[in-house]
Amino acid sequence: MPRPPKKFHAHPFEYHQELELEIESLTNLGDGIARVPLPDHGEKWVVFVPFTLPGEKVRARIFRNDKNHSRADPLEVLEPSADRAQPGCPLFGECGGCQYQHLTYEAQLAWKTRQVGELLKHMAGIDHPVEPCHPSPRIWNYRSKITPHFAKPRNGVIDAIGFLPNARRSGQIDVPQCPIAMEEINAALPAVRDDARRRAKTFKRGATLLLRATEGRVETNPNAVATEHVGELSFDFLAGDFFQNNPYLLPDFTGYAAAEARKGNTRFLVDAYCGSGLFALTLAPHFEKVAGVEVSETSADWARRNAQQNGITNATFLAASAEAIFDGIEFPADQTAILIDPPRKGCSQEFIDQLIAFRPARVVYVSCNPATQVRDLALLQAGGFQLEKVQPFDLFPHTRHLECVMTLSRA
Ligand SMILES: C[S@@+](CC[C@H](N)C(=O)[O-])C[C@H]1O[C@@H](n2cnc3c(N)ncnc32)[C@H](O)[C@@H]1O
Repeated sequence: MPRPPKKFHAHPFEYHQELELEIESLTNLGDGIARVPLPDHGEKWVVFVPFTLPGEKVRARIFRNDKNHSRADPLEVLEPSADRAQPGCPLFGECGGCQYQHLTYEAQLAWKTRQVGELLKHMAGIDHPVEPCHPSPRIWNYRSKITPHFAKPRNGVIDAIGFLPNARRSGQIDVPQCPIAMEEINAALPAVRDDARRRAKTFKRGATLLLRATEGRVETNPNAVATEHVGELSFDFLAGDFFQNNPYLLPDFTGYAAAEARKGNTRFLVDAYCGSGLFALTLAPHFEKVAGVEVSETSADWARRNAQQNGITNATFLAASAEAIFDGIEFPADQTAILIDPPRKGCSQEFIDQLIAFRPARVVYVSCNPATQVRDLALLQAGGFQLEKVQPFDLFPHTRHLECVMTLSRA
């Protein structure tokens, strides 16, 4: 056995001890979970093994014991799952970007659906059906933006340019091509990487590069204007600013939000955390009036311009923190739907309190972080809303990331 690292805690397994494990389930991070009986331990001991699948028998090698679980590297799949797939990227397993390329796409969708249901149950005690995760029309070459980075050049030389490695390894993974990014991004990537290497001496520290696909070409300047088309509408925004980065799914995604927001014959829409106006403007034709609110002044400004360039006249935008929208809102609450699409940290307590006090007919809560979404959902339920429908969308195939739309109505 090799010498363990200095801080290795040798209980219950030795360093590099090999085990045959049966994988029962997956964690939210996509690691396989096995449970091992120990002689003097009441409950079974949990061992996490990345890149393994439920139902598989694997040989794995321990590299860490924590307080109530251990971690192991997979060595060999002895009995593969029927859901196992051939990864589409040679860097899969090393690169931290994707977690599920070894899982068939159908199984990825089923797992994401189940995961939302489990989060609802375990975090908020809510037993609610979850609609099957809506697939992405494209599962490769779908990402419209990537941001590879590199560490501080050493002696004027840049080492790896790419993404963070998976949790086990340290440093940076060199990513010459990324098969989940659009074709035009992969076509531009070699030249962008070469250019950074040529300018290595000008970087005093590490840096992040931007490749944003826009209308068939790639923009690398974060302050340049990028354009995206969603159905009939076109959206301009700064290349470095937020825009949903799987454009292939956006017509279905916004169409679903529109149908959910319109139920109960609502006539007015508030789009909170509206960015450059994606939901406000795609939903505007379904409503008499729409009001958006967005903390970034430049994004709110783009939302106004996007309304104008698409000939939409029933939408106004406020540049302020989301809760400010409730200050002078003139829409009758019982005919208003509020769509929320906050950043990963979810809504502020202030926003939730004011939303509850406003008593809108419906809430359509869109989120890329189901953990904070479920936390906020519990607050909304306590505030008199009831959960109607839970619909995940697979904006991020092959990755562990989850996008979910939860619809609530006044109880
Ligand atoms: C997940 S993005 C959604 C943007 C938009 N709905 C879309 O789909 O393009 C979240 C947005 O919330 C904005 N934001 C963050 N904190 C905010 C706050 N306190 N009030 C209003 N907007 C905020 C961010 O600038 C960002 O544009």
